[in-house]
Amino acid sequence: MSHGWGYGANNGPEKWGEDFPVANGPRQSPINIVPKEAQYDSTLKSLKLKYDPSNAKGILNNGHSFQVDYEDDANSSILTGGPISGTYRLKQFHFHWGASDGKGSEHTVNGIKFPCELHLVHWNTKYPSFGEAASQPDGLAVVGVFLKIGAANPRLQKVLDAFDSIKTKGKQTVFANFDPKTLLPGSLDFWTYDGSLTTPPLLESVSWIVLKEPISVSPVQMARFRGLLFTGEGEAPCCMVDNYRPPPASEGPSGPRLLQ
Ligand SMILES: O=C(O)Cc1ccc(OCc2ccccc2)cc1
Ligand SMILES: [Zn+2]
Repeated sequence: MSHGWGYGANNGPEKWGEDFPVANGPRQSPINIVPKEAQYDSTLKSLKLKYDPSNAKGILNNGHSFQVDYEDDANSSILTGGPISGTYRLKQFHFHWGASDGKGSEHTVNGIKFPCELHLVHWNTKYPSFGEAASQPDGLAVVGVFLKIGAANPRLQKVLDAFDSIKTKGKQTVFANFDPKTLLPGSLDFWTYDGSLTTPPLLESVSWIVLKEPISVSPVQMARFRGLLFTGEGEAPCCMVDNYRPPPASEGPSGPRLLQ
């Protein structure tokens, strides 16, 4: 895959293994979550998220998704508890979504796809930086939140309103004073398993924490996600849609343990 990875027929998830052999590794994400197969683990703690809205820096179209980046030089926006030990710092959050409301999430539940999935990416402060942590088996913790079609979600408005400024690949703009906690559902109940990045380099360094309760998004709001472009200014426009890696066709006999 000489050209960069993406989500198209020639550079999409089926081709990633050519440049990133770990794509066929033992703890790849996403997975299909089968709630009745999840084992309850009473040793798991409740999730604790403490975010400082002033850590928000900017919003960027990176050509694969858009991400909101956070200041991570102090323990001011952190994740603790749940399945992890120690303190993980928020680095960024981003989304994955489909070309239509029937697909878009990366994790599925009983084979069901949601139209969109939010990922809040945190790194383990026992390592000196995100880049260092990203190559360690306990380096990252990503909180996944499903978005389900329903009423318009006012908490998404500030993100949506920034889209006109980041329509094309490489564009970014200031994004200040945003508390990602406002994007979380009422319940922090979760499923958790050890997995990987869902985009290249597909590193097997992620403790996944997928919240059971979705948040809402309206069809009109989803249409605005689909107005972003994979392509840069001046290139033939290609809508940013279907930027999700599907779970493997079928779970092996020893599917990952899902807890709680
Ligand atoms: O999709 C997800 O949430 C997993 C994921 C999390 C972080 C992420 O950061 C990009 C990146 C990570 C490590 C090295 C280079 C680039 C890439 C993917
Ligand atoms: Zn993601």
